[in-house]
Amino acid sequence: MKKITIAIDGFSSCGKSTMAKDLAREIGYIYIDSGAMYRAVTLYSIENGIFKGNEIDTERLQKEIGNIHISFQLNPLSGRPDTYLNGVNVENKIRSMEVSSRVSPIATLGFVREAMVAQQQAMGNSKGIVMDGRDIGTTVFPDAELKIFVTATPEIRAQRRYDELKAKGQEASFDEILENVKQRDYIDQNREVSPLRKADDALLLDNTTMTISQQKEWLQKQFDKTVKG
Ligand SMILES: Nc1ncnc2c1ncn2[C@@H]1O[C@H](COP(=O)(O)OP(=O)(O)O)[C@@H](O)[C@H]1O
Ligand SMILES: Nc1ccn([C@@H]2O[C@H](COP(=O)(O)OP(=O)(O)O)[C@@H](O)[C@H]2O)c(=O)n1
Repeated sequence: MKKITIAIDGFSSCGKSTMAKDLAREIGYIYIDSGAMYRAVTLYSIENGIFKGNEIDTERLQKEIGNIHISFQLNPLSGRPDTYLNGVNVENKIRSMEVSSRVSPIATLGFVREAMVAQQQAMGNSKGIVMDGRDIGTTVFPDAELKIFVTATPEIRAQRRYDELKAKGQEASFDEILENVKQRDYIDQNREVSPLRKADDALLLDNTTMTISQQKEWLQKQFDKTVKG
């Protein structure tokens, strides 16, 4: 069967990667978490003194962006890809609140987006890919055969992220997470370059009251419809 490109965009923490990963595994496609790439650039910036307080030394980051190599490798234990920054597994570090609170300003920078989009497009060259993020259906793969835009209430999204961090044994405050989710949504929707918005031809999914398995089933149906007509 001819392989297609699947773009899953939407608001922070609503379950995009969960459904994208599950579908990719089911149908034997490659899964790419584009948010992990912006998170890895953010971690690099934190670890290399590119943040001066809340200010970003954009001149230095621009000089160094070519030295930031991001890749993914399947973790045999979780069955899901882990993110590597310059050869080091940073999967846990990039999910911290520190990175979450600094990633959206990094993702507003045009030269960062240009570098990430070029890598994402190269990864999707031969189709058979499920990619999730904010601008996949609008900018990275505007010709994707299946586009989904996911949303849920901010409170539900914060609760999902809170539960996740707690389960991993990480310190978390629900109020802080809710604030972060709302702040990122605002920055992501209002930035100049590739702001978060639903592509005109994307299907809208509000999964506020859906379980993980219900949304998985819904997505599989959309895929079947797209490939089989
Ligand atoms: N429908 C759902 N109901 C409850 N929890 C969910 C649902 N979908 C995803 N989750 C959980 O919510 C958290 C955030 O999901 P994730 O896929 O990382 O979101 P996103 O990629 O949109 O940021 C994860 O811990 C995931 O297991
Ligand atoms: N394609 C993308 C993906 C993420 N991002 C940025 O990266 C941040 C982290 O993305 P993510 O997908 O890991 O976020 P969560 O929804 O998983 O919390 C987002 O809040 C955006 O600021 C982006 O600008 N474009």
